[in-house]
Amino acid sequence: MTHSDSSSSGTTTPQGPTSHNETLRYIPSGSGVFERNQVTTGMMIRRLPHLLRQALGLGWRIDRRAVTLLLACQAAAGFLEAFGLVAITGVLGALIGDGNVAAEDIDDRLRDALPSLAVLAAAFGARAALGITVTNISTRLAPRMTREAQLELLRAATRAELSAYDNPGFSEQQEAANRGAEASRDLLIEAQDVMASIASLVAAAGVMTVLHPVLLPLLALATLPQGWASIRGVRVHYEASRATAAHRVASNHLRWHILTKQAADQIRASTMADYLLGRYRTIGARIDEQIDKAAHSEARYALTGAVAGGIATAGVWAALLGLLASGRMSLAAAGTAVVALRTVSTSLHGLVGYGTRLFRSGLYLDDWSRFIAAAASHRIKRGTISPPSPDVVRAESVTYQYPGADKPALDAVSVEVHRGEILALVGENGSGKTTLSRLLAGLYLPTAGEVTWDNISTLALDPEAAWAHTALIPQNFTRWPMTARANITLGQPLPGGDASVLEAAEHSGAAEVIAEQRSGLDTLLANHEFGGVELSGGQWQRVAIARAFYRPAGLLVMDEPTSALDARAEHRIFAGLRDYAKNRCVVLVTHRLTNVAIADRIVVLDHGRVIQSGGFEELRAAPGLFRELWQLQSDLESSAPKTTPTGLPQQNSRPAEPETTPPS
Ligand SMILES: Nc1ncnc2c1ncn2[C@@H]1O[C@H](COP(=O)(O)OP(=O)(O)OP(=O)(O)O)[C@@H](O)[C@H]1O
Repeated sequence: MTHSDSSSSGTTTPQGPTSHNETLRYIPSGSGVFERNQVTTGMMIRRLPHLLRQALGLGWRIDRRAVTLLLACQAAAGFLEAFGLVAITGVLGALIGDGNVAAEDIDDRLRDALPSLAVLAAAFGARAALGITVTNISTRLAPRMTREAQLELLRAATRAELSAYDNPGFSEQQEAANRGAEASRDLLIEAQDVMASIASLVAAAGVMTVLHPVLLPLLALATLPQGWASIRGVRVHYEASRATAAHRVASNHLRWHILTKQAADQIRASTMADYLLGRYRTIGARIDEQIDKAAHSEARYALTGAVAGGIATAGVWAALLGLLASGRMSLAAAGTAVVALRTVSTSLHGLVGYGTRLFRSGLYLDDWSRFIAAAASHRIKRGTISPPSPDVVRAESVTYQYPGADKPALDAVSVEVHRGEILALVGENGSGKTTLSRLLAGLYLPTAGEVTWDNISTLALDPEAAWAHTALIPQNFTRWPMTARANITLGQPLPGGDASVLEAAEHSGAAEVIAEQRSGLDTLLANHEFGGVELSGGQWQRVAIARAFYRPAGLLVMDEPTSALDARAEHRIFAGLRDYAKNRCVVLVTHRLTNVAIADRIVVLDHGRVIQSGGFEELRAAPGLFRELWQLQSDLESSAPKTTPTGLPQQNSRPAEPETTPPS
């Protein structure tokens, strides 16, 4: 079996034949972690102070006391480190003095060393206690930082205009920001590790300078090769990550499709498993190739660093011995220098390791900050007029072009719907019905022209206040993992209590579904793995319609509201709709033309323009798209038995699954 894409053999599109060999590949918007400038060593070092400030700043917003305590502990730990090293000189001086230690002197020397030993023990004990305190503070603070970052992300996303989601890269940025919010907890822990390394580095370096001024430059020389090698290794790692990022996103995307429950039946029935796994392996092989190259490169840097570092360390030891032999350093001071040397090299190692991790987390946090800024630029900024329930909703010469689209989805469209009326929008796929219904509901703002509620532009309305009068049943309604009650009230219960919830459910046909569930309105409607009850597509649609019936809204927008309903359920909805519309403006989008007979006015859209409008009988009689579509549907229905056993009109049931988006 060969694993080639279906599009690879040169297919024919409506635009003509194409020979593009297209494979699944991710096209980044240029805003992700790996699409930015090349990572350089200087850039990493320069960013370190900024990242420390950023981590502490985030913590500061949550708990100032904890951050102050954290900083105080770090400073004290550094001080105690230095103090301990000085005490080591005291201990060694008392124990070995000039190096001539006679057996009978041992007791005296031990006694002399006791005070310094006590100081040493106290210093290291106190340092350990500080370490425990620091861990305790950061363990408690870190998850709260993640939550705070996530909350800010949710706030920013929910306050952005709906059209923001149509902007290329917005969803991708949101995904990256999510990762960034997760990384904020690492940022604090890594920042505190970096601070601990800096504190002990400064302490040990200070002590070494006091012991002999030449030691510190020598030490710097010894540690530089290792540090250089580590940073180069990290850079290679980043470059590899960058090179494989697009493949990894594509691989995640494909994996999501293979694993999702919605595809499970089709993968089996279409025997696609081998083909899909083959595709997955092919993408994986591209990643492996890059990773192998990077791993060899990293190993070469590590080896060079280790050899150079070894030679340089030997030099430091030789210098130390030279100082000792020439009498320019006491034996006790040399002993302390050895300990300090060890401390410095461990701290430096820690600084490079934690510093690079901090740098990486910082890149992720940048994504978070970038999304917050992007969402803020899309923040809903409209007027403050709080409208009553509308008497008339009008679109006046409305044009709407989606961000990034090359032509408008709607072009100079004018329609209106009055309270007590049902306006039906019909037309072929992609003609602009959903777009227009969203504009009427004030979810989108027109690119040109105006949508008004009682002659006030939706731009001037307070959106929250306007949406309080809006009920929307979208094509892909959300199946909230909540109780049946919350799924109908949407968290905004009316004073009527359960009686009004059940009344709405009765009208939509959801009541009989709920009555069959284990706890009635209290039943959790969620996947089994979350302890809930799973409903069928049509049962869910009844619940979604109940939401709209429950909401005290003056404008109802129904976009293919009955696509998954059985004939009896659909009949019930349309039979009750006229009564429901008595006091509301209703906008109905549907392909089922038998259902639009109920409408007061029908508007036919074609490629974003209104090509016909009028009453049902009028449009059915006039030549045009409506009559053509009507005849096509009638032909289909006339080829089927005319009535169901219940005597209701025969309908084609087209179950609609809600759209779920794979994570990138
Ligand atoms: N998010 C989007 N970004 C860019 N273009 C879009 C977007 N959503 C829809 N469009 C385009 O706008 C046009 C109108 O789409 P719309 O969803 O309003 O059509 P529709 O009449 O409701 O279609 P259907 O009957 O298939 O539901 C289509 O050409 C579509 O490709």
